[in-house]
Amino acid sequence: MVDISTSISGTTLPNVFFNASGVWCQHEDELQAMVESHSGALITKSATLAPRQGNPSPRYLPLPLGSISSMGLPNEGYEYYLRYACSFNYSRTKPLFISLSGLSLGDSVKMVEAFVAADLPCMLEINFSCPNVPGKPQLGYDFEAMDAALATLAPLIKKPFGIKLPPFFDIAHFDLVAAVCQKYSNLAFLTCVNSIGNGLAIDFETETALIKPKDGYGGLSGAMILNTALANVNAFYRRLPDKQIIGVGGVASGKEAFLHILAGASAVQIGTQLMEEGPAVFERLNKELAEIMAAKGYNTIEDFRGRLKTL
Ligand SMILES: O=C1NC(=O)NC(C(=O)O)N1
Repeated sequence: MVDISTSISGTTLPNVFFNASGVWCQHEDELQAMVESHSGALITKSATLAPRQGNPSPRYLPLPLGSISSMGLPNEGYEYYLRYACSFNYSRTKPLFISLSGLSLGDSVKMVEAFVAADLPCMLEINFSCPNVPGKPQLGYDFEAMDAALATLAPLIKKPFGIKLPPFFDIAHFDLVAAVCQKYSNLAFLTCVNSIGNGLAIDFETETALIKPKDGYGGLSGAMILNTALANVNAFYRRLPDKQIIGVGGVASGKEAFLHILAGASAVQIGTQLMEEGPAVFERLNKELAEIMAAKGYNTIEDFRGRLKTL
């Protein structure tokens, strides 16, 4: 019997799969469905200081090879997720992650201070990479600002935490971002990747952009970003041996999950496929990954994690 459990910063996940922040996690009923699903963990929607309605609809659409979305950080405000984290039953088999996405460093500090004061077992994933808030350039592409944010937040958080990064496309950027991350010993994991920002999907017949926000510009996710996601997972796996990578991007079956783990991922988040299939996707992914591992003779995740071969 193969074992698809894993651990992040010493916290055990009964299996490697959980939701990508933003999908099936804005409201308590969605989070409860995640608790009851076959996921190995759950993460909340990126919280801002105040509740947000987000961008006008249509703001999410499946595409032939994935999806385009420009939600604009709709969320209930961080206190809603803090209350949820305070009432969460941590004796359950699966851990809770909390995503925070401050619209300013000051906002991030206030939210982090509140969670640190609550001293809960949940782990923070600080979102540096939302591409869809009009007028807000994402921190993940401003390396000095990201370094400054980490210099403020890492000491406040004290415990192990993670960051959600955008995809990078230049080897020099992998090097620069890894050098920034290496400075923070309690930065324990990197979640790679957020959507590829500001794509444009157009309807051929109506000659119109498919989503409303930002003249139709939105984050690209799903199958079309799998190979970019694998590259980012592996690039940071190679550069940061003391940290863990959570892989996200283009996982629709056990096969893509296997590839993310082979590239170095210690856990795998599901976004577009969860949006399209619902929480039942996790039972299928568990089964498919276990079957692939059995067929290849691997008993645990660590038997093949990061063992990507090159020519
Ligand atoms: O970090 C995010 N990434 C996305 O692709 N979309 C959401 C959002 O727009 O809320 N946030």
